[in-house]
Amino acid sequence: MSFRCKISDKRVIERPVLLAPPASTHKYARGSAIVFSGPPLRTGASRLSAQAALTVGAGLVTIVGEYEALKEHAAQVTAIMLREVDPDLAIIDDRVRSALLGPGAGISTRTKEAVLRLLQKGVPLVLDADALTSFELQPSELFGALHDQVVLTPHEGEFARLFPVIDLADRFTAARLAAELSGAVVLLKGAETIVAAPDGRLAVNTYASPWLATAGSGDVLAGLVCGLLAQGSSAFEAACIAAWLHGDIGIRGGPGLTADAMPGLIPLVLAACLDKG
Ligand SMILES: NC(=O)C1=CN([C@@H]2O[C@H](COP(=O)(O)OP(=O)(O)OC[C@H]3O[C@@H](n4cnc5c(N)ncnc54)[C@H](OP(=O)(O)O)[C@@H]3O)[C@@H](O)[C@H]2O)[C@@H](O)CC1
Ligand SMILES: Nc1ncnc2c1ncn2[C@@H]1O[C@H](COP(=O)(O)OP(=O)(O)O)[C@@H](O)[C@H]1O
Repeated sequence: MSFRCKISDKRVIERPVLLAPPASTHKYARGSAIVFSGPPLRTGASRLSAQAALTVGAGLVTIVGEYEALKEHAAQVTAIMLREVDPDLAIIDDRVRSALLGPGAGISTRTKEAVLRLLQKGVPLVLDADALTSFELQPSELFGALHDQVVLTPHEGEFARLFPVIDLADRFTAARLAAELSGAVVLLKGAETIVAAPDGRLAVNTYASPWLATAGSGDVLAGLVCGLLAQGSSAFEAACIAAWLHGDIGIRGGPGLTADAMPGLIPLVLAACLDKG
């Protein structure tokens, strides 16, 4: 595992420690991640996620989608690989260590079916944005298929759609109940980000900045979680570490920060976490 997660006695997430890869590493050893694209003209969100996943240290990141969407990505990315999606998801082979679905995916039956197919693969998975909202009418269908290496990353709007029975007045309790109910790790976004695991673990990230409130910021966060899962972090630790790293991006970025600029700040954030010992 590349990162050591640190959480204080008061459940506050602290600066993680980044361990440099061993000299003998190779890109597959660092972890391969898959990010699902949105349809044509909705590809930006998944691209932000993929850039974050690669920069946070996954050895390879592949954007998977329909041909017309990949043409848009091809005009924008170089290090990130592109593959056409196949109905059986054979793309998720033994070497793939994590996947992300939801940013820009569209709220639809098609997205729901893609989520359920992906969950059957058992790969560590981040479900964000439209992958959550697509289950608004039948959340139990999602909960019945989740496993404990899944991270759900709702903002409060998405949370209320997926967990209408849970009161958001106390966000700690809300996140804890949502993790229990769903059986997945829940990362509840906001000025304070709460991370809850189905086994009762709970942590909060307070190290952040309101400059993070900008379109696509959550897509970057989801990509960070996916990139950390690819490197072997558990779902709970990946969510906690990503929340802290994202907060540091916001603090370093400050005024004028946009989601496009966020992946470019990740190397600075990582350098400050690097174990020099
Ligand atoms: N560059 C790109 O390509 C980008 C693409 N993106 C993609 O766009 C898609 C839609 O995602 P989305 O998050 O914009 O809208 P969605 O969740 O459908 O509804 C929003 C409604 O929810 C409510 N709401 C309540 N609390 C809230 C909160 N804390 N934060 C935010 N909203 C909150 C609020 O309702 P209100 O409270 O105002 O009644 C609001 O009107 C998705 O696929 C995403 O990946 C974006 O990531 C941007 C960059
Ligand atoms: N006031 C704030 N202070 C700190 N972080 C914030 C604040 N508002 C939003 N954020 C962070 O910005 C991100 C916004 O994500 P999200 O709402 O999903 O946006 P998008 O869908 O545009 O990517 C989340 O990680 C959230 O925690």
